[in-house]
Amino acid sequence: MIDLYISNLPNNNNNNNMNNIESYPPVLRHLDQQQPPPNPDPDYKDPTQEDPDTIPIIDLSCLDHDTNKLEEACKDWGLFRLVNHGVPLTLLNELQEMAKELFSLSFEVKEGACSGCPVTYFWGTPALTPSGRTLTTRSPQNINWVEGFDVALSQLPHFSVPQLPTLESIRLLLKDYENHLSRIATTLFEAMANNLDLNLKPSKPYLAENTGMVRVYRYPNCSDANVGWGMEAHTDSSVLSILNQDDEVSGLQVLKDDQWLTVKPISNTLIVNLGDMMQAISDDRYKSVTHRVSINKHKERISICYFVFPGEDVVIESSKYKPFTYNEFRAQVQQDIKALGYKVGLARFQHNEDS
Ligand SMILES: O=C(O)CCC(=O)C(=O)O
Ligand SMILES: [Fe+2]
Repeated sequence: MIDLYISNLPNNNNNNNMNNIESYPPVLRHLDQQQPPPNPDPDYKDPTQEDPDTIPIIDLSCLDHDTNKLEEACKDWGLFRLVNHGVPLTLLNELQEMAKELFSLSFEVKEGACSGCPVTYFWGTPALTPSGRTLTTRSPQNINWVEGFDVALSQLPHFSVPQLPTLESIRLLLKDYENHLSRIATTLFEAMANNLDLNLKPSKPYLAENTGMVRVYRYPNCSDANVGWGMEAHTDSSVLSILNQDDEVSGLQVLKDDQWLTVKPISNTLIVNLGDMMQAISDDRYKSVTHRVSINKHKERISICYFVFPGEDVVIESSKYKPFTYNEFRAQVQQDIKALGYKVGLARFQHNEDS
């Protein structure tokens, strides 16, 4: 068998090359990445661009008129494409560009830069251990083919990273981004709560803006189908997740009526996912959508995902689930992933669950 997983390779590429092998975490290094990209054509078009796009589209600027559309998207899909969201296109693009620059730094620089600051660098699996430390015990076949940075947005004003100017630039962009994304999340959540006739008390922040976090991902390209997934099939634990995905490279797939559909990259649109907390808050009327990320053969993919959660100790009450807090949910997810290797999720809190 060919040993596909290599480390300590000489650096044949310059630092501007996105395929710079030294920028990858050793567990994600693959012989492929030493080769010139197989498709250097600047006019390369992602094949999924030809597919029809069936994902529901919600216009944030006329949400009041579109309540039925929003309701259907939340019930039938648990995911929609958001247009007229009010985030400047320049900001979306700048974040993508900065993220590319950040990931192209060497693995050691990225790993070292985050020690002692509230940004976490991870690779392989964001769910199990944000630091990626336990990955050596997992075989290459069951790691997620991804690296990323975790940023707790409430911490943005309290740190700076002058030793890594690219991270510092992203930090500044994220301050601006946070304002837009929390505005969008609040507007959407209020419209959903309205549709669901939830009589929310202000003392119960089911969507707590100060819990917002951003994950910036890079999914390396790889032509070897055996490496698995960029991210395995999962549901998000959040109330809402809002994704700014790469304009050119597809990867996100959503499960709809037992079929996997690709969520096409379309410039200036955001993808909104409903997470487990939204499903519980809605008493299962809305759906926490199952999704996954495939690995592109030719090009690596960047995505920037914003997540927002309930206040940690807010009790979520519904007829379908035992009362629980987000803190309890998160602890249970971590425990299941460690013990079983996967997330059980909301089923753990169903009334008929024995534990
Ligand atoms: O990168 C993506 O397209 C999706 C990421 C995702 O599903 C997640 O972070 O939970
Ligand atoms: Fe997700």
